[in-house]
Amino acid sequence: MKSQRLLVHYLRTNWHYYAVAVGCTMVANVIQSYYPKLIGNFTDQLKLEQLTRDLIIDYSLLLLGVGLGFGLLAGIGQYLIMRLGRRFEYYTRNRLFDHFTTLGESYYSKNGVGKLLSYVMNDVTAVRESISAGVNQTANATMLILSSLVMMLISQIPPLLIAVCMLPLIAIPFIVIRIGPQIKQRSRTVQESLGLMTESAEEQFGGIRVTKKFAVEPIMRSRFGETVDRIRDNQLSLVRISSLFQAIIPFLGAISVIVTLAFGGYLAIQGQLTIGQFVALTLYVRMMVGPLQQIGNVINTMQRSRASVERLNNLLVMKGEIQESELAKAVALDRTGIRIRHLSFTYPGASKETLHDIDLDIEPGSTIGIIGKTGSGKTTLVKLLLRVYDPPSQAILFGDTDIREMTLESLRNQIGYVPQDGFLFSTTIRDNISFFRRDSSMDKVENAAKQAQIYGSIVSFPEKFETKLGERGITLSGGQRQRTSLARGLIKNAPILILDDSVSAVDAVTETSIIETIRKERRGKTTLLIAHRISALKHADEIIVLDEGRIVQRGTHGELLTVPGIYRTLHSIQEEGSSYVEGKQ
Ligand SMILES: Nc1ncnc2c1ncn2[C@@H]1O[C@H](COP(=O)(O)OP(=O)(O)OP(=O)(O)O)[C@@H](O)[C@H]1O
Repeated sequence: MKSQRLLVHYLRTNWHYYAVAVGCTMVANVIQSYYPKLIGNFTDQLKLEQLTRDLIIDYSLLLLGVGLGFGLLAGIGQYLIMRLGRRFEYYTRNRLFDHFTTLGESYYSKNGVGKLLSYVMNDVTAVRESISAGVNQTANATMLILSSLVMMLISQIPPLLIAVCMLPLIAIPFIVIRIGPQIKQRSRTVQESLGLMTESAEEQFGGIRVTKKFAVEPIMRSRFGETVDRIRDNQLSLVRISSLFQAIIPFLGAISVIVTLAFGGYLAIQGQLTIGQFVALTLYVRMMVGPLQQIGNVINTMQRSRASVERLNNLLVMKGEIQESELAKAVALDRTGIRIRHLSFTYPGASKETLHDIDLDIEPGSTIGIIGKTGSGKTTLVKLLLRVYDPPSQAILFGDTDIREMTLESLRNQIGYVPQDGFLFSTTIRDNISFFRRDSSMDKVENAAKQAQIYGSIVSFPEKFETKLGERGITLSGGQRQRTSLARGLIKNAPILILDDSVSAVDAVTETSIIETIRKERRGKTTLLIAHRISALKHADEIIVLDEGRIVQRGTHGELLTVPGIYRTLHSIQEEGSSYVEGKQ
């Protein structure tokens, strides 16, 4: 894969802006290269006592013209190039964000938030710096060096003298070739360790409440300290090699000036070089140290950003694992049953099967309860019904249509899903509840809140539905958060509703009331209730019991109580618990 794809595309689509910018920079440098020649001519005329008042004014005006011309054009060129760099940043960040939305759950389960942030922040910035500095300084340096060489020849400075003075500078490309790859490698290590640190910081901030409750701050500090130490070591290693690189180039520049003074001074004494030519040559050699250093810098930043470009390109070609078939069709789910046939599933990269040979018919309008120990595969089944992962072909059918032949939009738009840990955004409660239906009227929002039994709590807040939630809804209790997320699922009023342990954090009385409301409101619509508590699903038309990825029992609540098995055991444990509580009251 070509690592330059992202850059090439951007440079190609903006080539005319770059052409103007580079054009301005180049002309500016041609003008600039005229300056030593002018000083040289001035020196000669001074030496020959040919200077007049008018000539001094002419030279001053010419120098002013050189200064203004260079300043103006170089300024415009630099502005355009920097602006293009910033636009690249904006364009790439948007593109990355769009791309992130196409990637599936398995990508996110393998890559932490810190790593994703590092792409969006560090890598994009590194590439932007390299193209801004790269284009600007390359145009600057090459043009200044070329036009200086031409001007020296026009000024009739002996070519041999020019060649000898330039000799020490020729070593620069070799040094760059030798040190460049090492800089690249060390820079990649730094970027990776920065990614790890951001990831670690994100996790630590996310879990800070747990850390504090368990008083394990020293452990967390030492864990974070390790990532910071790694960054310091990697950065110091990069700084060492970069500093060596940055020091050698000016040193070679200084040697050049010494050679110029020695050889040029000797020729001047011999009368083969005028004082003006000597002055101009010294100025040209001094003038070329800067551009040569710039070339070094450019190569340095290019080396550093190459790893970032590679990472961004690799990310941008990555495809989400769920791809819609070209022949995918929209299917209305309101009167459609779901058929699950011999469904077995293994997570990508996992060695063990999570679901084994699941067979289930869900009639339209029915309520199905799913119960089972933690890790038995309940959520996995739901993920497959939402096609977060691809089930095998013909294993899940909506009516007669294989889930893999449906458009993702028609599938996901018609299923309301309320996960156990419903993430709430840092916005108002109203926006959170109407998340899937942005245009929902206030009545609908309030109604959903009432169904989820959260209305009373919301109106007790001073700003009611306009109450802003902090990150992950920290102003709400666990149960309130869960019910807000439930309201968000209920407002969709979807043909199929899946509640994945969505009332686990509420008390038994509220749970009963929520379930009762849902039963009433969803009459005639399909509902899947996943729960650990039998009380939440005992009214279901059919209850299935999952154990280690298999359906081990199925039937109504009454039927399941008549046979020995997990369900009856769970029932007796939970009933005992509740009768013990009742007995205590
Ligand atoms: N992304 C994943 N990659 C690999 N294995 C996974 C992944 N997600 C879940 N699993 C595994 O699949 C099994 C079933 O998990 P699942 O979340 O479906 O259980 P569950 O019945 O919903 O549990 P709980 O009641 O605790 O929510 C578990 O062993 C879990 O470790």
